[in-house]
Amino acid sequence: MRNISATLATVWRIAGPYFRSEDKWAGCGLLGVVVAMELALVAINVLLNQWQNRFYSALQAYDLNEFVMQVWIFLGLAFTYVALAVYKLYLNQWLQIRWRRWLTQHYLGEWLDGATHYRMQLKGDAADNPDQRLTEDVTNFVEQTLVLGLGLLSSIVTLASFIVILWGLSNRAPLHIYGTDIVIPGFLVWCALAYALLGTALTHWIGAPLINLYFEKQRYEADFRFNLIRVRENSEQIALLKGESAERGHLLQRFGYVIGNWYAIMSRTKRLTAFTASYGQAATIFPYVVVSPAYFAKSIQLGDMMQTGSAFGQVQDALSFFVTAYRTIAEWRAIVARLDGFEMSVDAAANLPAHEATIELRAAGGSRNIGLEKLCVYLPNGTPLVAADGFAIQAPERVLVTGPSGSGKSTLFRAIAGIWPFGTGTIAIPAQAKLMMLPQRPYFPVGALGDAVIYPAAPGAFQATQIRDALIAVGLPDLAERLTEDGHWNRMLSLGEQQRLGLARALLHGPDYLFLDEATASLDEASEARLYRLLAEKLPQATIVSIGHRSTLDAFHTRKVAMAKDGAIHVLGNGSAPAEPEPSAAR
Ligand SMILES: Nc1ncnc2c1ncn2[C@@H]1O[C@H](COP(=O)(O)OP(=O)(O)OP(=O)(O)O)[C@@H](O)[C@H]1O
Repeated sequence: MRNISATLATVWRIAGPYFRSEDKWAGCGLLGVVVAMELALVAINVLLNQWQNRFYSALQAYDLNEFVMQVWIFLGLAFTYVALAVYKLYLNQWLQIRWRRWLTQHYLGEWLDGATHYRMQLKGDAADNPDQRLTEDVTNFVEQTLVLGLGLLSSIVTLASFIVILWGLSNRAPLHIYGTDIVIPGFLVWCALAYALLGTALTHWIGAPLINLYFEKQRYEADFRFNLIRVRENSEQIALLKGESAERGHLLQRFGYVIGNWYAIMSRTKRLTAFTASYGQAATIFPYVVVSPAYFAKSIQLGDMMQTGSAFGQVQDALSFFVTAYRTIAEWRAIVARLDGFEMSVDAAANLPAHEATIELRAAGGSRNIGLEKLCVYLPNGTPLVAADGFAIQAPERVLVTGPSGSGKSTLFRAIAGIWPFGTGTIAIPAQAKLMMLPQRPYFPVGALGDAVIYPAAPGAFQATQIRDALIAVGLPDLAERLTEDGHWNRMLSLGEQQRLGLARALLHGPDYLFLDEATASLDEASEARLYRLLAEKLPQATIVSIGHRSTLDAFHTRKVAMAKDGAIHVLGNGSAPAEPEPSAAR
C-alpha cells in the first residue's frame, strides 16, 4: 500500500506541472472531456444492457411494434456509442501529444540548461541514458498514465453500475430448488464476483512470471542493441584489429539471451492463453446456467436472462481489467521510477553549486585579465587536482600550458569555462569577455558543412563568403566549395581536417580568449606553425592559451606555464626563452 501511494505521489510530481503549466487550460479541458466521454460510454453500456431485456422480451412476446421500436432505440444508442468511442480516442491522442510535447520541451530545457547534461555525466549517476528517458519513457508515461487512469475509472464505475443491475435481477431470478423459489439477496452478484475473482486469481497465478520475463526481454534487447551500436561506433578499430569473429561470438551470445527469454515467454503465454480462452468460453455460458432454473420455472423472462448474461460479462470485463493491467502497471511503475530518477539527477546536477563547495566564477570589473584566486580544482571524488593562487592570464598574452599527462590541464580549462563544478576558490573573468574552447576533437553537428563550422551560432549568422574565406585561410579550399553539403563531418573528415575546421570556427567567432587544448596536435609541425601565424594575424587582440607538448609551439607563445603532477602551476618564463621553473602557486 505504501508502495502504491509512493508511486502515485511520484506520478503526481511528474504529471502535476503540466496541468499547472501555460498549457493547463487545453490539458485540463481535454482531460475533462475525455473523462466525461469515458463515463458516458459506461452509461451507454448500462442502457444497452437494459435494452437487451426489452428487446428479448419483445421477441418472446411476438410483439412486432415493440420490436421495431427497440431496433430504433438500438440504432440511436449504437450511433452515440460509436461517436463517443471515436472522439474519446481522438481527444485522448490529442491530449497525449500536447502533454508529451510539453514534457519533452520541459525536460530538454532543464537537461540542456547550462552544463547540466555534462555535470550529470560527471556525477556518474543512474540517469546515464537521457535519450531513452526523453523518447520512449516520456511517450509511454503519458500513454500508460492515461490508459491506466481512464481504464481504472471506467472499470470501477462499470463494476458499481452492473453490480446494482445484477442485484435487482437477483430479486427477479430466484433460485428454484425442489419446486420452491428461494430469493437470496444479491445472489447473481455473488456468483458473478466469485466467478470473476476466481478467474482473476488464476490468471494472475499463471501469468505472474510473465512480468519478470517481459522485464528481462527489455533488458536483453537493450543489451543486444547497445553492443551492436558499440560495434558500429568502433567499426574502424574492429576492422583494423580483425575483431569481426570475436564480435560475432560476443553478439550471438547476447542474442542467445534474447532467444532463450523468448522461448520462456512463448511457453508461459501458451499456458496463460489455454486458461484465458477456456475461461472466456465458460463465461459465455456460465450466467445462463446460473439463471436457467428460474427461467425454466417461468419465474423470469428471456429478456431477464439475456440481460443477466450481458451484465455478467460487464462485471467480468471490469474485474479482468485489474488482471490484464498488471503487466502494464509493472511496466508503468518502472517508467515512473526512471523519469523520477532523471528529474532528480537533473535537479542534483543543476543545483550542484548549492549543495557542494564549488568554484566561484566572478566577472572581473575593470580588468582584462583572467585571475585564479585561491583556486583548488578537485576530481569528482574529492581528490585535489590543480591548485593556483594569484595566477593571472594577462590579455593579450599567449600562454603555453605544458605538463605530464593527467596533471589536470584540460580540467583547468573546464573550470575556467565554468563547466567543472568540483573545487573551491575564485576564477575572475573580465565582464563581457568572449571565451572559446577548442578541444583536440572538435564537435560538428550533423548537417550542412557551413552550419557545422559556425556552430554554436545559428544558421545564417555568418555570410557564405566569410565562411569560405575562413576555410581557405585554414587550408581547406576544397571544403570551401561544399558549404551546403549535408554530412556527419566528425566521421567524414580526418582529425587534422577537423582541427583546421575548428580553427576556422575560432577565426569566424573572434573570441577575446581562445583556449586551444591540443587543438593542433594532429597537424604536422609546419601546418601547425602556419595556423598559429594565421591566428596571430587574424586575431591580434585575442589572448591565446594553448595546451601542447611540442617544443616548436614555444615560438608562438609569450609565456610558458608548466603543471606539475602534484597539481601546482609553475611559470617557466616567456616562450622564446624558457626559464627555470619558478613556483607561482602550490598546493
Ligand atoms: N569526468 C572525470 N571523472 C573522473 N576523473 C576525471 C574526469 N575527467 C578527468 N579526470 C581525471 O583527472 C585527471 C586529469 O585529467 P585531464 O584531462 O585534466 O589531464 P590532462 O593534464 O589534460 O591530460 P592529457 O595531457 O593526457 O590530456 C586524470 O587523472 C583524469 O583521469
